[in-house]
Amino acid sequence: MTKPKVLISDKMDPNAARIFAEMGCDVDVITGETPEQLIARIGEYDGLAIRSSTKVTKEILAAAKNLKVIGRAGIGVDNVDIPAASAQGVVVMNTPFGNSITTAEHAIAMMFALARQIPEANAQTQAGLWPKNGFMGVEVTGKTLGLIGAGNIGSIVASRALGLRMKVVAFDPFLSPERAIELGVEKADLDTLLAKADFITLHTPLTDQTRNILSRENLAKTKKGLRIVNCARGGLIDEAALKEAMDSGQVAGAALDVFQTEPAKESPLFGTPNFICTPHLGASTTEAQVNVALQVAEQMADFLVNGGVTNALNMPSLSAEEAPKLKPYMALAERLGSLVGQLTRDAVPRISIHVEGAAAELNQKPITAAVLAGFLRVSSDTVNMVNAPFLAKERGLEVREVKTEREGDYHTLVRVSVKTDAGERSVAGTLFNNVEPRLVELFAIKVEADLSGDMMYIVNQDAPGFIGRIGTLLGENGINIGTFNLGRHAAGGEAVLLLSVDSPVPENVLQAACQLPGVKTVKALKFA
Ligand SMILES: NC(=O)c1ccc[n+]([C@@H]2O[C@H](COP(=O)([O-])OP(=O)(O)OC[C@H]3O[C@@H](n4cnc5c(N)ncnc54)[C@H](O)[C@@H]3O)[C@@H](O)[C@H]2O)c1
Ligand SMILES: O=C(O)[C@H](O)COP(=O)(O)O
Repeated sequence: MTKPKVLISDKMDPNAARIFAEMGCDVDVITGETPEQLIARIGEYDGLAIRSSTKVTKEILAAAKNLKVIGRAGIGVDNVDIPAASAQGVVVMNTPFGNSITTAEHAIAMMFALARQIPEANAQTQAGLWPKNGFMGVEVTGKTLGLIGAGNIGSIVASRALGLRMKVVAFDPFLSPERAIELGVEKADLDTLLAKADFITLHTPLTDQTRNILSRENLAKTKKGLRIVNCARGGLIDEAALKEAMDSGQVAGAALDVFQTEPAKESPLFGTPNFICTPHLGASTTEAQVNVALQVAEQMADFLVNGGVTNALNMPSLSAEEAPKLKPYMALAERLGSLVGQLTRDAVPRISIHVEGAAAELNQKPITAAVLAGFLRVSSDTVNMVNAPFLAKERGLEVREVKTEREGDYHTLVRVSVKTDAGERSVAGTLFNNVEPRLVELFAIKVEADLSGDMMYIVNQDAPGFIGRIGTLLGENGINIGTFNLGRHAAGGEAVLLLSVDSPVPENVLQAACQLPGVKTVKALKFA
C-alpha cells in the first residue's frame, strides 16, 4: 500500500514531522512558498499541515486533487476556506486547546508591558538615556479588567487576573450566569464593561458580530485612560479609531498581537506613544508549539492511515457502521441547534435533545454533539462536533438527553429545547424519505421548512396583505425568495414566516421589514 503524503507548509515544531513518519506517512516540510508555488505542488499530497501563514484558498483547494485532510496546528481556522474544503470533501481539523494557556499568558504579559511601559523603558535604557523619571506606571491590583469573550483563553486570562487581585467584568453573550460565578467574574453587557474597565482584553473569534467590537463609537464610551490588549484576531478593533483615541488621550495604551492586515509591515499606530505590538506571537512558546504539532500530526495521521476523525470542524466523529444511518440525523440536528442558537440572545443554562420514534433507536451521542455544535458555533467558529460537548460543559450548559421509542405525529423526530429567562422554547424536525432534514415545529407553531443557505425569520400579527408587503419589500431590494413557509397558532394570531432567500438580507432591508405593520421580530439566519 502506498503511504499517504503530507506537506507541512508552515513553520512547525519538528515533532510533527517525526510523528507523521512514525505513523506511516511520507512527509515533506516546505515552508514560505508563494500561493503559486503551493498550487503547483499541492496536487501530490493527501494531507496539508498548516499554522496561520498558509492561506488555504479556493484556488489552492482546486489544485489539491488528492487532498483529504487539512490540519491546523493551532486554533483559528480563518485562513482556511472551510466551505470550499467541505464542498471538496476535505476534512479540516484543528487543535482547539493546545495553545490556550500560552496565548492567555501573552495577553497578561502585554497588560503588564502596557502598565509599566516596559518596551520603551527598555529601549531608552539600552540607548544609554537612563530615563529614571520618564516612566510612571500604574498598578494592576484593584483595577478592573474588561474581558470581551470568556471562552477557553478568556477564562484562563480571567483566572490569572483574579490571581493578580484584579476585578474581572466579562462580556460574552454566551456566558451563563452559573459559569460566570464559577469563573469569579461579573457578567455584564458591553456598555457596562466599556464604562467600568481600566484594561480591556479581547478573546473572541472574528465574526460578523465581533468585527470592530471596539469601534470608534464604543471607544468613546470607555473610561478615559483605558489600556487595551488584543491577542485574539485583527479586525476586532477599528485601528484608525484606536489611533485617534490614543492621540486624544482617551486610550492611554494599546498592545496588539494581531492586526487587521497581516503581516503588518506598516500601520498608523506604529510610533504612537504607549503603543506596543508583537508579530502574532500569542501561540509562540515551546510548550504550545510542541502541543499543537504533536496533536495535529497524530490526528491527521490517524485519519489518513486508520480513518479516525478527531477535532474535525466539518465532519462528525463516527465509526464506519454507524455513519450512513446517522449522517442525515446529524445534518438535521446541527440545523436545529443552529436555528435555536441564532434565535436565542439570552444566556441558556440548559438545552434538551429529545429523540422520538426511529431516531430513538440510534446512538444519541452524535445527534446531541451535532445539536451542540450547531448551537455553539453561532458564538465561535472553532466549535466542532468533537469539542462541542466539552465546551458545553465548560460553559456550564446543562445538556439533557431524552428518548421516546413510541412514534408521535412523525415516524422520527428530533426536538431541541432551550431554557432561557423567557421560559422554555423548542424547535423540532424530522427526516422526509429518511434523508431530507425538515423543520416541522418552531416555538410551538407548526411549520415545514428546509433550513439551508440564507433565510429570514419574521414574527408578525397575522393579517391580510402582509405576505404581499414583505414580498414587495424584498423584490424592490433585488432579493429573490426561494421558499416561503408560514405557520400560525390561529387566524389573526401570532404567525411565523421563514423565507429562504438567494442572497443575504442587508441590515437596511431587515430594518425596513421591522417597520412593516404588525411585525414583531425580524432576523436574518444562515445555515451551512
Ligand atoms: N494571538 C494568537 O496567536 C492566538 C492564539 C490562539 C488563539 N487566538 C484567537 O483567540 C480567540 C479566542 O480563542 P478561544 O480558544 O478562547 O476561543 P473560544 O471559542 O473558546 O472562545 C471564544 C469566546 O468568544 C465568545 N464570543 C463569541 N461571539 C461573541 C460576541 N459577539 N461578543 C462577546 N463574546 C463573544 C464565545 O461565546 C466564546 O466564549 C480566537 O479568535 C483565536 O483564533 C489567537
Ligand atoms: O489561532 C491560533 O491558534 C493562533 O492565532 C496562533 O497562530 P500561529 O499558529 O500562526 O502562531
